[in-house]
Amino acid sequence: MQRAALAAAQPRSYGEGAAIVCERLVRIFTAERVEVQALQGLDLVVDRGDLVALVGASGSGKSTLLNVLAGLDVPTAGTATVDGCDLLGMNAKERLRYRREVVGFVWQQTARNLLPFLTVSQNIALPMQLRGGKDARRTRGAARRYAARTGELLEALDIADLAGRRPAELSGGQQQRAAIAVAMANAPTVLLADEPTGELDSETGAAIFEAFRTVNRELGATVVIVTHDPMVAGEVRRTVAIRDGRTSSEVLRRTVTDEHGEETVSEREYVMLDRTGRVQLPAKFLEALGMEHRVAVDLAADHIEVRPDDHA
Ligand SMILES: Nc1ncnc2c1ncn2[C@@H]1O[C@H](COP(=O)(O)OP(=O)(O)OP(=O)(O)O)[C@@H](O)[C@H]1O
Repeated sequence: MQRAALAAAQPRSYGEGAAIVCERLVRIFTAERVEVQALQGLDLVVDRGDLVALVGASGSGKSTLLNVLAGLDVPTAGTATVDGCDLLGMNAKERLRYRREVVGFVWQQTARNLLPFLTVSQNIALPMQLRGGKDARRTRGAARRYAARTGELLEALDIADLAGRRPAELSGGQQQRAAIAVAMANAPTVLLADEPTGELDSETGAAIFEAFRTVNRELGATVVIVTHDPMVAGEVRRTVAIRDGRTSSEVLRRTVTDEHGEETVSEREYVMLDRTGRVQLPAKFLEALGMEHRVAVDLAADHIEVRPDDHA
């Protein structure tokens, strides 16, 4: 009993139970004997069922992070866990299973998402067949299960009428819907997308974003979307900004309904406090007040004030 009481008194460990937990993640690339630190001690927790946009300037480390989360690249140091799988400790077999069953991905280029010689429904069934292996491919029960899941995904993504077409016979938006269905075939816990609306016009982009929302809401996937698209970033509950290989700030949005049933979205900006107490203030705030180098800090009763350097 004493042990139970002690365990109950323990604080919840960092990111416990979350879908994605990255702690002090480092990825160093060496190209022509020059070292590039693409991730420099990145911390990130994404809760189960969340829909998150990752934003940041070109070269800030977004794709590097996504490749690590997709199990395609291994970080140099730190810890990264997705649905309880330790991304630094997996062997080749575990990594393959991880990529087939735990994560799904949608890339910007269609060629990376869909096989050109297969129809949409064949593309969706393929990940299930690969997962099931040779034996499952021969059984009728498995074929029926795959067909049922394919039908469910075609419906959810509103592409049932395109089931028999090949990728070249689809528009960009239809290709991305099909890509989302393929990524969701094996019901992964986490769906990752790298600039999925990058090659689409804004109206089609908005519809694709709606498809991600459907997948998040109806199929229960945790969704992480890397995007430059301010429209996408503005529509999710949580936007995480990456700067210089670290998570630097977050915007959380909440829909508030007033007494007349009128809905408004309230936004709040947060900065990440690391374990040594460092914060990175938003560049636009610093520019607005002309703050650089040294700033004055004061402790108030319930907050900390940061002001321009007032020392004469
Ligand atoms: N394989 C690699 N070898 C060497 N350097 C790399 C490699 N991959 C990425 N980098 C470097 O790591 C840094 C982060 O790159 P990354 O592609 O993650 O940025 P990004 O935020 O996704 O950029 P973008 O928005 O332009 O796609 C960059 O300086 C990049 O040049």
